[in-house]
Order: sequence, then structure tokens, then C-alpha cells
Amino acid sequence: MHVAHLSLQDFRSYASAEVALEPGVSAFVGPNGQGKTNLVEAVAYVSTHGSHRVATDAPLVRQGAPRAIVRAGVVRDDRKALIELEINPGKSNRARLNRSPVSRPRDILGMLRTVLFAPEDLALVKGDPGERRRFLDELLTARAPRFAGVRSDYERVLKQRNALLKSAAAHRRAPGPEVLSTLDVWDSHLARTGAELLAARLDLVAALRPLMARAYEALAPAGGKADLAYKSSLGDVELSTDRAQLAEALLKALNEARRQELERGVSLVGPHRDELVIRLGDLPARGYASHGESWSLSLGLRLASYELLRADGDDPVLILDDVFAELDAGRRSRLAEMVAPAEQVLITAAVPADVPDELTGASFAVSGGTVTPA
Ligand SMILES: Nc1ncnc2c1ncn2[C@@H]1O[C@H](COP(=O)(O)OP(=O)(O)OP(=O)(O)O)[C@@H](O)[C@H]1O
Repeated sequence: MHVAHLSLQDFRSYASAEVALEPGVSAFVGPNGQGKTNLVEAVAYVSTHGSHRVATDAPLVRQGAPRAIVRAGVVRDDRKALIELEINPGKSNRARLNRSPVSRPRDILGMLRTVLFAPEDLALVKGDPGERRRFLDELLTARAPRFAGVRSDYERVLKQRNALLKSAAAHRRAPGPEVLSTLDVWDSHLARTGAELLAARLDLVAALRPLMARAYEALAPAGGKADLAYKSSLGDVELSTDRAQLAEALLKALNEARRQELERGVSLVGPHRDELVIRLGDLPARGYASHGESWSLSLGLRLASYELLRADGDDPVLILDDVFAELDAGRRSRLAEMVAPAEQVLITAAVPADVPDELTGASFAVSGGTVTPA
């Protein structure tokens, strides 16, 4: 698939912008702070309804403007779709597909698939476990948009369960039968939605492992073997991906942890406590890998995601935001060769020399909030 047209209104630094795009490579080049990342961030937002740079929508709306609108014309198997998102910070966002309103924006997740590589990806390796859980869950949602509902159900149950545990812990005496029976209800919801999340993540990690190992080897041929493992809050047991069995295991673990949870006022069992362990050779990458290794491992994870989405039958749009300047010559040209066959590649770079020779195509000059074909 590819984006044929992007239109922005009050998005980040853009009062308005119209950009026509072709399949193949498009490079957005310009000095620092001119709006290159803002542009590709808008494309990714249409795909994921989120930003790789901020956790809330407010910074995405141009300062002083009440709302932002992003429109993307997407071509998929020769069929065109016009996706429109209205970003209303503090209120519900609105979405339209082919000019008709859709009831919930999440109903159009998956209409545009992207894989974004950015300097922030270093946090996939060096950051907290939450970064890696988010990576897994976002990829699950990209593969199966209904997964956005599973995630939000789990988060809602967890929030309510935590609120109950917190208030029970604050009372500092044994909880009454009412609290315990409400907790039983939350336990079964947590176990059911948690099992669905856990099963999907386990399947995903199994599919990503060989792709990640291959991508890392291709990027860094003498760099050691990269591997992934899923570490669950259920402990070091072999986990099946059978949802009923996982729900039973979660329920048992919740029962065992109940006293401690009531004392601490927080949920200690469930996929929100899990970790995706990235290993390089015999060592965990977090805390051990060098800066360059960590960066290549992050790129390996993104390349593996790209391969996985492509194997599902759709060639996602690849977005490479400022990634080449950080790489040595070998890794740079190997990465360029690996992404070159994609249907569409969008690149940002501060100077033309940061766009590898392997990636020839259209070029746009970005300066002072305007985007012009170069
Ligand atoms: N909500 C907003 N309203 C107005 N301006 C904004 C908003 N958010 C970001 N900006 C401005 O956008 C500019 C940054 O744009 P962007 O991150 O796209 O730069 P860039 O061209 O990718 O730069 P670099 O090469 O340094 O990465 C900054 O000047 C910033 O102040």
C-alpha cells in the first residue's frame, strides 16, 4: 500500500500543507526544526492514532488552534480510500472514511499500515519494560485492529481493580466480604482479558524471533546472535497459548498473590507486569549492549515487524525518521538495501548526504512549514 496524498491542517507546525506522494522513495530534506518529522508523524498518526514522540494528542495541534485535521489518500491493491482524522485534545477525536463519519476512530485502524523507525526506538532496547510491551501491543493492533478493543478492556479492568486494591490497602484492616467478592469478579475479568492479551503476545514473539535474528544478522553480520524471549508474571513455566489454560493459570496466580496485592494496593500479576527480553549472544541487551548494538537491535525489531506485516499480505509504508545519520557506513547501506524494495519508503534527513545512494526517488525540501518538490 502507499499514501498518494497527505493533507494537514493545524497539525504541529503546519497551518496547512498538501503533499502529493508516489510509490517508491520520498525523502524530506531540510535543516533542523523545519517540520520534517512533523510530516511523517502525521502519516504514522493516520495509521496508529498515536505519536511516536508524545503520549497525548495536545502537542499535535498547532499552538493556538482548537483542533488538527490530517487527511491521507491511501492506495491499497489499486483501491483508493480517503482517511480523515480530526484531533480534538481533551475531547473525542473524530474520523471519516471516504467522507462518511465512522462511529469510532478505532474502526478505521488498519486502513493504513506503517512501520516507523526513529531515534526514539532506542528506548525499545534501553527503556523500561513498558516500552517493549507497548511495541508488542502496537504490532498486535497493526496486524489485527480488533486488538485495540482487547487492550482497552484489559486496561479498564486493571484500572478498576487497582482502584479497589488501593482503597482496601488504605483502610489497613482485613477487607470485608463485599470487597473480597468484588475482587473475585475483577479477578475473573482480569484473567479472561489477560489470557487473551498474553496468548496473542506469546504467538507474536514466537513469530518475531526468527525474523528478528535474521534482520539483526543482516544488519550486523559480525554482531552476534539476537534473540527474544517473553517473560511472564506467571514465572518461568512453559506457557501454552491456549486461552482457557492461560486464564486458569492467571486466576491461580491472582489467588496466590491476593494477600500481597491487598497489602500493597496494586495488581502484581498479569500481562501488564510482563517483559520482552531482548538478548544479544548470552547477555540481555538492556544494561549490556553498546549504543550502536542497541540501535541495531531496535532497527532489527522494526525490520522484523515490517517482515511480519508484509507476510500478512500488505506491504506497509516504511517511515525512516532521521535514522541514517546515526549508522556507520556498512549498517547504513545494509539497512538501505533491506528497505529499498518496499512499496513506499518515506525518509527524513537534515542534509541530502544522509539519504543513502541505494534509496533514490523523489525529494522534497522542507523549510519554514512548507513542503516543496525539490
Ligand atoms: N503543536 C505545535 N505548534 C506549533 N509548532 C510546533 C508544535 N509542535 C512542534 N512544533 C514546532 O515544530 C518544529 C519541529 O519540527 P520537527 O520535529 O518536524 O523538526 P525536524 O525538521 O524533523 O527537525 P530535526 O532535523 O531537528 O529533527 C519545532 O520548531 C517546534 O517548535
